[in-house]
Amino acid sequence: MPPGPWKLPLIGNIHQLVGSPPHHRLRDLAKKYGPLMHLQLGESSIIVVSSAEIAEEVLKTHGIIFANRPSLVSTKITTYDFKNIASAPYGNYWRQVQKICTAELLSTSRVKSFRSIRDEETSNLIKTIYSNEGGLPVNLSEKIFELTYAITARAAFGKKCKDQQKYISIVMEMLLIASGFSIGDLFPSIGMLDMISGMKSKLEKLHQDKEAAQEQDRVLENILDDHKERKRVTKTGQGKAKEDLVDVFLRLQHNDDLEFPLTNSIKSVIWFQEKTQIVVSKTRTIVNAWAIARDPKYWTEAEKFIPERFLGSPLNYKGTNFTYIPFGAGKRICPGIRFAIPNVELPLAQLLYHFFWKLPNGMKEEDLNMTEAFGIGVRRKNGLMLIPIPYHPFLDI
Ligand code: HEM
Repeated sequence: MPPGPWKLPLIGNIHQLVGSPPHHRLRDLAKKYGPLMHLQLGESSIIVVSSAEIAEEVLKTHGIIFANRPSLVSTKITTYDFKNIASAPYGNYWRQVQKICTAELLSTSRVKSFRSIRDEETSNLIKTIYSNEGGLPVNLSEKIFELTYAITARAAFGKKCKDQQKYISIVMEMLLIASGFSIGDLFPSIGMLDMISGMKSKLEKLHQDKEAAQEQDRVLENILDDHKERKRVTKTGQGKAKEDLVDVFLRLQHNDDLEFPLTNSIKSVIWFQEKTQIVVSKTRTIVNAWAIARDPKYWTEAEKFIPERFLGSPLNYKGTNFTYIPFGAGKRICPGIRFAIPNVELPLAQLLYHFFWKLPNGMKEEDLNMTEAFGIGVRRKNGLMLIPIPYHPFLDI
């Protein structure tokens, strides 16, 4: 095993992860123990990769060996038993679902076809911000989350579902809970610990419990029912509708040619989730892409926001430069890159074109609270509150 900090009986190195978010602690430990480090977190043996060179070895050179995902308690419950792309074991089922989603949602031509959705939703956002009365601060994080949801839902489900707010709040809660560092995941043989930590019961509440739990399932059922109803109406000649991702899955459900029946996977697949951990046998491997992207060994003024550093640079985010892998790399690289990029570029350009953004209450940039919330992905703990000052107040959007 690679080097790592001294381990306590039973808990191993868990105590060394307490205090700051795990990706920070893992970076600090790697500074001491090296870019290939071993940790024992309860019963889980974990290898942490913190350099671009070793990340390349793991994700590219030996990519097939490292292409599996850990069977986490948190993921098993929320993904209908590992049925979505992000959590499915590497193999034919994963390949099949990945192929359908790429063809129907994530390919270049499909992404181009969603242009009017992107334009419309972004322009709605700009209009809402223009109508912001009295120069009050806007919660930009919230607005961007809603916009991303709206574009994705319309592209994948044909329209925003009627349970939009519920869907967003369940996703937010999931992102917080399912970080992959639950006690239950670290001590898989001691089921009781899940209950003590509250993790499993919290997740089961969301997934099975009578009140909150069935919400996720109900929201997804509603989406499926809407589609079945639309199909019925179309069949009886009362309209014509273009197929979206959900329609395609429903149609393929009865396709005997498929190697894996899709009966139980539709809900899981449309419940998008991501994980950045991979697994080899019983040892989990974590590539700390966050630490690599801030390593002064690869970056000048590593912690500074200098977007110009990318101007004229051959560096890209597509998984070939291992110093910068925001979408991962190798076999399990994010298949949503082509879908995601225009959803970032268009709103960002519009928000900067239409408004000058001011911090509220005379705050200075250095006063901004940059505390991170740890979850499935890293993001701000508190929403970014900014005052929009229109550049073109009389513009007709
Ligand atoms: C800026 C936006 C996004 C970022 C930064 C991002 C980042 C990531 C990362 C880091 C991974 C894990 C890769 C790995 O394990 O090596 C991932 C996986 C994944 N992403 Fe994204 N993603 C984004 C948007 C999207 C979108 C819009 C979709 C779909 C609509 C999507 C679908 C997925 C799926 C299905 C996986 C799992 C792939 C697999 O396990 O085979 N992502 N993403």
